[in-house]
Amino acid sequence: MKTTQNTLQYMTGFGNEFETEALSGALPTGQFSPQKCTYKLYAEQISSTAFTAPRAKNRRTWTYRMRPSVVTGGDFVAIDKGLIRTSPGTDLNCPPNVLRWSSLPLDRSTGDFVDGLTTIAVSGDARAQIGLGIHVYRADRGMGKKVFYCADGEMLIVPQQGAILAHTELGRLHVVPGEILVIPRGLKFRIELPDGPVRGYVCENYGAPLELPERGPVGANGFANDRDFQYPVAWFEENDEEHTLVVKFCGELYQTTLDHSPFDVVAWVGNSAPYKYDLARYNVINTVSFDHPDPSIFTVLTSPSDTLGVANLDFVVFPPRWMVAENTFRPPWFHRNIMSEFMGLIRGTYDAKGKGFEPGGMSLHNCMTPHGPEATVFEKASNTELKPERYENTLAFMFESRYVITPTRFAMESECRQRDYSKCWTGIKKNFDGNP
Ligand SMILES: O=C(O)Cc1cc(O)ccc1O
Ligand SMILES: [Fe+2]
Repeated sequence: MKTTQNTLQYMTGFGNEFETEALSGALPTGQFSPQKCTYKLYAEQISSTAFTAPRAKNRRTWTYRMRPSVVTGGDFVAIDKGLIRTSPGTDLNCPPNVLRWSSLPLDRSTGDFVDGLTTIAVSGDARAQIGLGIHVYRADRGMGKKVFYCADGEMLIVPQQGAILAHTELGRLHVVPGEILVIPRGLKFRIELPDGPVRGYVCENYGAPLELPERGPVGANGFANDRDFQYPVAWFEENDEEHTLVVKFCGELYQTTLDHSPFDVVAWVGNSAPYKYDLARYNVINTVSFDHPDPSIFTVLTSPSDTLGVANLDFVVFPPRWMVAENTFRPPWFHRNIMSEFMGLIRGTYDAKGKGFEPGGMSLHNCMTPHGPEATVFEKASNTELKPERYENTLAFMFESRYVITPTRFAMESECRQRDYSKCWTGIKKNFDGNP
């Protein structure tokens, strides 16, 4: 049977302590590690935060599985990492220029999800668990008997084209453009393609796991609501054919064999698990009076750094919404920011830019690099009649980080880089003539 959006079950609530079993009685009652587990399973804990992390931040999951993960065909061997890059270790300086890319083409054989991973930019230091890697994924086939985990970070997957079906140790999730998928660091998964070739973005978060931002005076509801996050139910396959396990660790890819499928978790309990979220559920809170607020009002998820309020990664989304601000320049303003801003577009157009920022495309405005509305947008928005207006057909997002985001050599040399990007501002002339 084809697995579609409607055939899978989910549990809801961000970061809940979930309990799920695919065979009844597989979860121990009242303890995690009994002398003997039911169904002769093995207990294995996956810790996504330090054992001693504060309770509110602590994330771990207990799995009950046919074999513990340590059972493999032997040591890992290094394999070709293709276009995957990791911070530090980029051989490029980071220019203070505005940078933009057209979408990477889907018109060639891209392989599976791992084969097609192409790193566009990196920041921080994966070994220190600081910063992030930004990749585009392109795939034209499923992973079959290949399984992947990333020890360098949590993976935030933002589909732009085509549905993906993620089989993970903790269950299956079907994710379409407009939704996001987050896979905890180290969790094994494979991506299948139920409807053909796919493309999208990945933010590999080397830092603290993504969490919901505080709401402050907004109160108990709004922005991304906890109840809209969906987690898989336990699911397993009993398959003793050979599988390949590929691991990303310290920027390299390694591989070993397994004489079985690692998707053999019959039951699990815990709060660290893959989840998906439909960005259409984001409850936009914005001005009903005047001025354009800071884009932090659009933060879906945040990975905090050790400095309060200064994120390792903010995932920010610009969804369809009403614009009603009076006497206001409504698009994003001209600005310079200590935080570095990497943007992508899932569909439609973005209010600060015309055609050049296209679905599947990307832009990078680094620390203190000036940017803002292009000339034609400035002209139009400065002169338009300010009626309530609905922004339709738009879904842009931003990965924003306190750490400078360095483009890879591939990204800088790619034919997709729009070398004339800065020209979109050259039409902005001095209007000042001394008269008020
Ligand atoms: O640069 C951008 O387009 C992102 C952005 C959006 C916005 O509404 C305000 C500031 C900002 O950096
Ligand atoms: Fe910006």
